[in-house]
Amino acid sequence: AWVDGRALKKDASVLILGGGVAGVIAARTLHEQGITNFTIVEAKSELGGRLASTTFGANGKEFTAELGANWVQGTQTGDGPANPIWSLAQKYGLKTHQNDWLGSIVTYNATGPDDYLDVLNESVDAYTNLTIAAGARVDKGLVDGTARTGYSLLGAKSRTPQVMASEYYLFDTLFGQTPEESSWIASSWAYNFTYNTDVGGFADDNQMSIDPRGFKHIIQAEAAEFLQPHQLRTNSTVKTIKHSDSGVSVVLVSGEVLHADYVLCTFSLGVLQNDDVVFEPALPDWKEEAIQSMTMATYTKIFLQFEEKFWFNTEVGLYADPERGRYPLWQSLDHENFLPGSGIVFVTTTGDYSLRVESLSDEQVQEEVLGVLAAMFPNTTIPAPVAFYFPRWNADPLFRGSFPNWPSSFFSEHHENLRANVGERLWFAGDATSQKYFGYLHGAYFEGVDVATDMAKCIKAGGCVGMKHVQKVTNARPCQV
Ligand SMILES: Cc1cc2nc3c(=O)[nH]c(=O)nc-3n(C[C@H](O)[C@H](O)[C@H](O)COP(=O)(O)OP(=O)(O)OC[C@H]3O[C@@H](n4cnc5c(N)ncnc54)[C@H](O)[C@@H]3O)c2cc1C
Repeated sequence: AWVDGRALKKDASVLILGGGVAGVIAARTLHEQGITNFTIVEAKSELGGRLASTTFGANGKEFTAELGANWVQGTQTGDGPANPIWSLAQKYGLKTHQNDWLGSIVTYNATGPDDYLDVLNESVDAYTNLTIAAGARVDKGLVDGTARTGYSLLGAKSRTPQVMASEYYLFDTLFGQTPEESSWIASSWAYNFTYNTDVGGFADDNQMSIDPRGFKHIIQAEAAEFLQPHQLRTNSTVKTIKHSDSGVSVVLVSGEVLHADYVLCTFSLGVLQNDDVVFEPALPDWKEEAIQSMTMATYTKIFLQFEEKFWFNTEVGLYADPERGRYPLWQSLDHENFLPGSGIVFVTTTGDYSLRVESLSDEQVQEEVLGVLAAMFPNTTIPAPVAFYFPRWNADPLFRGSFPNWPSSFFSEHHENLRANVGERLWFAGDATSQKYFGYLHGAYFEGVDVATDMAKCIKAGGCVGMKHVQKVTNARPCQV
């Protein structure tokens, strides 16, 4: 309903682009606010986004594998603040088990078993010191740097394969990139606000979804509680988002055009950075600079299924290759706590190494990872796997990576600009727009709530300025050259 080109209060129409955690929780928030004239537009055939489970395994030996998010990271301590993903997991009886990342682990190098748990423990201390020193820098108003700068200043300089594997395990597997590529301060707060109860974090605990319905069940079940069939369009890929002061039109790849008063775009940072979706008019410079200044990292889980388990009985095996980041992290699903008897183990790569892996054929990757297993287990003849699969998150035009990471050249004002609406009509939410929990499921959840709450206020007021942004992100003091 339009009067003089402006939406009438309350019955404004909203297109929520993307049906991941942020999109579904934003829809629920609008619904709770009494705004029901919305549609979720999703390219895939189901809700969940990067909560992406699949059936994996040889005929008759199939299991549910989590290609994307796998853990509730930071759950709840006593009756302290709960990770909302953990609350959903409990609400829907999601089958999970604690994953003892540091307590149930054995270590290897390129010649076989090699006990360097003492080195790993030193890495744990180095990481803790890194986060404490970051907090002190914030208190003193000191500039950010890379996490590598932090490590070096704190004396963690050794580069043996064992040290590199340990550091990788503590750092890169959380942020999807190296310490060189990551902000010292932001990586510390993202960790602490999730895990450290002293600063409001949830719990130092990781619960792995082992639910046969898939981790995505929690968001699909939550949607089923409020979403009407006419409020969801699946199999609908967005090509163009046209926005103006008076409304929005969204053009699908099919050519169909959807009109609305407001749009909430929850596409990943990777999608926004690429040209898969076109904005008309182009996004303003302040927005584009913010989008291009954060990084979309890639995190790749490579799944192998064997006739029989021949590897470690712990939950984790850490492998120290002379090349940092080369197939370092091995996690067993064939474990009494997870999927016993499954014959499944998965190996993780991140960052540039993941991009390299994505560029290879499946056969080449399989050959490489079998070579690493042969190095880890020199006395075992490694059999051919009965099933092999890995997702190519970076190449996927619906994601263009796995989760956002915060580089040291990304400033707080960039982040405000990334989050801010463009004009009255075009809004953004997702795991990248979360300052405290970027890259986490709970970051996407909180953004779904917070941004949709702001939108609802705006809609009810019949229009608004919305969130603040700055036209130019500048240095506190000009560079003097
Ligand atoms: C490999 C991997 C491991 C991870 N591990 C964890 C973990 O253990 N714990 C954790 O907390 N987080 C983890 N994450 C991060 C977590 O999955 C994300 O933070 C969260 O799912 C992001 O939700 P979102 O709604 O912001 O975005 P998305 O889930 O990306 O939702 C956006 C939706 O938009 C759709 N879309 C994109 N382009 C278009 C288009 N053109 N037209 C229509 N629809 C489109 C997509 O299909 C998608 O459904 C992981 C992610 C990955 C990939």
